[in-house]
Amino acid sequence: MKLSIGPSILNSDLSNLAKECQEIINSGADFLHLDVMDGHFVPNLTFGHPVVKCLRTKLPNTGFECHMMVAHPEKWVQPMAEAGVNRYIFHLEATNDIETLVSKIQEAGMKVGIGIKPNTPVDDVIQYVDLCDLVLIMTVEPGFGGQTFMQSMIPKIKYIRSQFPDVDIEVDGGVSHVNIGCCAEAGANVIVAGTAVTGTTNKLKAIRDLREEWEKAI
Ligand SMILES: O=C(CO)[C@@H](O)[C@H](O)COP(=O)(O)O
Ligand SMILES: [Fe+2]
Repeated sequence: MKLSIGPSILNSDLSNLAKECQEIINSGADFLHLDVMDGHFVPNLTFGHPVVKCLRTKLPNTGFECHMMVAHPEKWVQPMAEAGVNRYIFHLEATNDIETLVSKIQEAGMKVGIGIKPNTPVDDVIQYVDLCDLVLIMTVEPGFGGQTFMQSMIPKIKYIRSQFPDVDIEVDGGVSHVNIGCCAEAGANVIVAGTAVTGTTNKLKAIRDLREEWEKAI
């Protein structure tokens, strides 16, 4: 499967967000991973659709995916679609009506991603994978960038890939050139890297290193 790299902008210079995003794209990223947090589903607060809408005016052709770490993901589907989001990733743990939410996201014209936190068993999401375009495996406890990659999440990736050869599997949290190889071996093909990209002055090299390590491993 083709590798797609979408840096998280969570730990970038939020006072210069459009410039930071443009630099990330110019450095070879495939899309942007926008971490939306509401202070309820996770103990942190970031930004919402108004910021996404402004970013869209500055980056009209860039892929935007929103990682919705929010307690009511159904509430923000339409505003995010109108703001220009391409892929809407909600958390399994944040809704009790997956099918309705998936339909709402699709009717709004966005691709669908479903995410699970580290403590959520992979068996809880398996029944919904067929409904979605992407499965997000969190390799840190959601809420903050710069945390340590949880190697113990690798079996989840392997299991989903063994059941679904064609679905996009995304890994998010603590990914760097050091551990992207084991994500690749396990079957992940969509990589979120936050601090590994935004925490360096040489973003071009950081993204190139990620690609090289992924290629070596597959
Ligand atoms: O969703 C999250 C955190 O909750 C992630 O998208 C992180 O923001 C990725 O940043 P790094 O862990 O790669 O620094
Ligand atoms: Fe994220």
